[in-house]
Amino acid sequence: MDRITVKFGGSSVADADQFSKVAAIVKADPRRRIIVVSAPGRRHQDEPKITDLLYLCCDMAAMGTDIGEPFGIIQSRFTEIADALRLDSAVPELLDSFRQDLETGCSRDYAASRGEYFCARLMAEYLQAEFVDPADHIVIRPNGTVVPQTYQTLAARFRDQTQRYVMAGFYGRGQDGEVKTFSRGGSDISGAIAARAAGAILYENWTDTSGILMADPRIVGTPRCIDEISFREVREMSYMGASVFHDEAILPVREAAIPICIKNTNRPHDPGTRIVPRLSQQTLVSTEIAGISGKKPFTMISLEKTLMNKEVGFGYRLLGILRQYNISFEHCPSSIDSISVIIEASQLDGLEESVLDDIRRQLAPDHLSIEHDLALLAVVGEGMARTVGIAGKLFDALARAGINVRIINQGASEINIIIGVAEHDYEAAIRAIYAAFVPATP
Ligand SMILES: Nc1ncnc2c1ncn2[C@@H]1O[C@H](COP(=O)(O)OP(=O)(O)O)[C@@H](O)[C@H]1O
Ligand SMILES: N[C@@H](CC(=O)OP(=O)(O)O)C(=O)O
Repeated sequence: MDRITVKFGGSSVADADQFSKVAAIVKADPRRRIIVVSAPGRRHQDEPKITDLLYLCCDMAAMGTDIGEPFGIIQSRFTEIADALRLDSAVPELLDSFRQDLETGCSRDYAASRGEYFCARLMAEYLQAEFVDPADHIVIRPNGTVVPQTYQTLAARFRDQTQRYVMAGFYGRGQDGEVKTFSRGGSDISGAIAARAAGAILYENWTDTSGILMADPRIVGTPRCIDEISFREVREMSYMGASVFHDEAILPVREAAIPICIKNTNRPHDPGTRIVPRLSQQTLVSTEIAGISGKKPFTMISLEKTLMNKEVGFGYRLLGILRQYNISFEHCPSSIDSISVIIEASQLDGLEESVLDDIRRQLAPDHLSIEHDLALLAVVGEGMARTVGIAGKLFDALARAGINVRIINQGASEINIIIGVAEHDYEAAIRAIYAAFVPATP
C-alpha cells in the first residue's frame, strides 16, 4: 500500500483540541500511516514551548535551583491533554520519575527529548497506534546527519503496512548510545527520515500556516502563500529564517525524490505548499521570486590593507583565526584592498576582543573595524537568474523606503540575493521588498 508520512509540529499538538484535529486528519486518509510528532508548542504568543521549559528545568537543576514551577507547567500540560482525551495513560506517572532524572542530573539532550517522547506516547494511545521510540533506530552523527543503517532499521520497524505508527520527533541516539537531539525545529528532520525509511509517496508537514508564505507573517500582515517551491529554494529560505520548515529536513527526502507538502492543521482543506525536486514550467514562467526571509543579529569584521590582493593566503589566515575559535562565518565579501567576514553575533559572545587581537597581531591590517547589529535578508527564487530587472526592483524598493544597504552578496547558484541592513531596518526592508514584488490587490 502507498503510505504517507505526516509530521505534526508543536502548534498542532499544543492541547487536546489540537490532538483531535490531528486524529481527524490522520483518519481522513488511510494512507497516513506514519505519524511523527513534536512536543506541545505554544497555545498563544506569550507562552513558552514545552521544549523551552525542559531546557530551563535542566539548567535550573544543574544550578541546584528548585524546578518546581517550570516542571509543574510541563506536568499540567501533559496531564490536561491525557484527562481531556480520557486516556488511561502511564504518562503522568512517568513524569514523576522523569522529575527525579532532572533533579539527579541528566543530559540537556535527554531532558529536551522528553517533550516529544511523552507527546508521542499520548498520541499513540489516542490513535491506538504503535509507539516508536527513535532512540532505538535513529543514530545521529556529531554533524547532525544520520548513519545510513538508520533507514534500514527504521524501515524494518515500519514493516507492517496495515499498522499505524507514532514516532517521537526531534531526537535519536548518538554514536555513543546516549539520547541525542537534532538542532531546534528538528522534528521536521525526523519526519523526513521516517518518510524515506517508510518509502512514503509523500511527506506531509502539518503546521499553523497554510503553507510556506512569501514572507514571515509576523512581519508582513498576510503574506501570499507559495503554491510550489523547489527543494533548493526552500532550503535557502529556511536556512535564512523561514522557521516553518527546517533547512536540513530536505536532505533525507531529496535523494529519494519524495515530494513534501506543508499543510495547516487548523485549515486542512487549504491546498498548502508543494515542495518539489524541480519546479513546473508554469511556476517557472509565472514567478519572479519565491519569497523573502531573513535573520539577525550578525556582526561584520572588516579589514583594510593595501596590496592585500598580493599577499597569498591572506583570506586563508583570516578564516584560520576564526577556525581556532570554532567560529563559522556566513559570508566573506572582498575587494582589492579589503575583506569582511559576517558572523552570527552569538558566536562572538565573550570572544570578540581575543579574535580582534589575533587578527591585529597575525595580519597587521592598516585598518580594522567591527560593526554590530546587522540583519541579513535573502530574496530567493530559481527564476531570478533568468529574469531581467530583479535586482533593480529590489534596490529601488529599499532606496524608496530610505534603507541603507550595507552588504550585497549573490551565491554562485544564483537562486538568492543576500542583503545586509542595520538591524533596526530589518522589518521595514522585508516589507518594502515584499510590497515591490507582490503589489497589493485593490
Ligand atoms: N515564510 C514563512 N512561512 C510560514 N511561516 C513562517 C515563515 N517564516 C516564519 N514563519 C513562522 O513559522 C511558524 C511555524 O513554524 P513552527 O513554529 O516551527 O511551527 P510548528 O509548531 O508547526 O513546528 C509560523 O507560525 C510563522 O510564525
Ligand atoms: N520541540 C523541538 C523540535 C521541533 O521540531 O519543534 P516544532 O515542530 O514545534 O518546531 C523544538 O522546539 O525545537
